[in-house]
Amino acid sequence: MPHGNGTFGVRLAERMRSRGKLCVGIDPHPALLREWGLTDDAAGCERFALTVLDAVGETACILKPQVALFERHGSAGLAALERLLADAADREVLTIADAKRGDIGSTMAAYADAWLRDGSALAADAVTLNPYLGFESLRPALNLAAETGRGVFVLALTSNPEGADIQHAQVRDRPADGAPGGATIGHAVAWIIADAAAWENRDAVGLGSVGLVVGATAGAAVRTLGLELGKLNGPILAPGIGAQGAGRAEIIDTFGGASALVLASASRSILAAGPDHGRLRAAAELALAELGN
Ligand SMILES: O=c1ccn([C@@H]2O[C@H](COP(=O)(O)O)[C@@H](O)[C@H]2O)c(=O)[nH]1
Repeated sequence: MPHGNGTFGVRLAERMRSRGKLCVGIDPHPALLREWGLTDDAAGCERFALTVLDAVGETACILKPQVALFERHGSAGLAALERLLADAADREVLTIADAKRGDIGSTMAAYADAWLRDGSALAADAVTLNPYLGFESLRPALNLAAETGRGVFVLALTSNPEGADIQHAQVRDRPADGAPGGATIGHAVAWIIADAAAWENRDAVGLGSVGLVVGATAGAAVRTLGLELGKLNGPILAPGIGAQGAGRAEIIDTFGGASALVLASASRSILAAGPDHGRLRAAAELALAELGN
């Protein structure tokens, strides 16, 4: 089991209340490793990740290691990520593995096993998922997360400008009774993803464990596409803070009344303050204060 009692949503909501709503990304980019005086290899990534954990593990609401930046070092990189996840769990620091997994159902079950199964070396408190093989293709991960008290964050409106090509497209939709798989014309792809995630949280007691990823840079698209984020009853992971240009004004503009559900996520803008622990912590505290979170 992940540490702590109850569902991921309930544990996360408690952290959001007690610590504020900042997610700090652990992205060991080659340039940052160099600036920190570390080698661009698995050992460098591990030192980098454990430094972030030491420095801001008790300040941030949750940490989000970027899996790709560990994976580029092969099995040794993934072993470094495993040690970070284990250390974080020992210290009761919540983690989201930013792996953006998505595949046909039978393969999805294997990804779910890796990131969400009790006893898996890569298990995190939550994982990011890519629904663009169809929301229902994520079912094995949705089921296993529910079984093991973990969470998922499903990509809806990503923070990169290219995402609009697919996510803003208008397609067929589910019927009015809410059951998936219908054929009524007229909503954007991102709306359908957001609606399906809200459906997953329909019976949640407290905050649901099926979250969405909506970039803090999404701005007016949330309104134009009619996303009803206030109805999600789950957390919204909002990357795009700092290095991608978003701040408090963009969070308010993008999320409006749903801002209470938003976990603002920043990586490079905080990591640039390292490797000094005090400066990293101060950067996280400043981000929290600037976001009014
Ligand atoms: O829509 C998305 C989804 C995920 N990300 C990830 O968040 C961080 C952002 O890093 P910064 O340094 O704060 O820009 C990175 O790991 C992305 O892969 C995102 O940016 N947008």
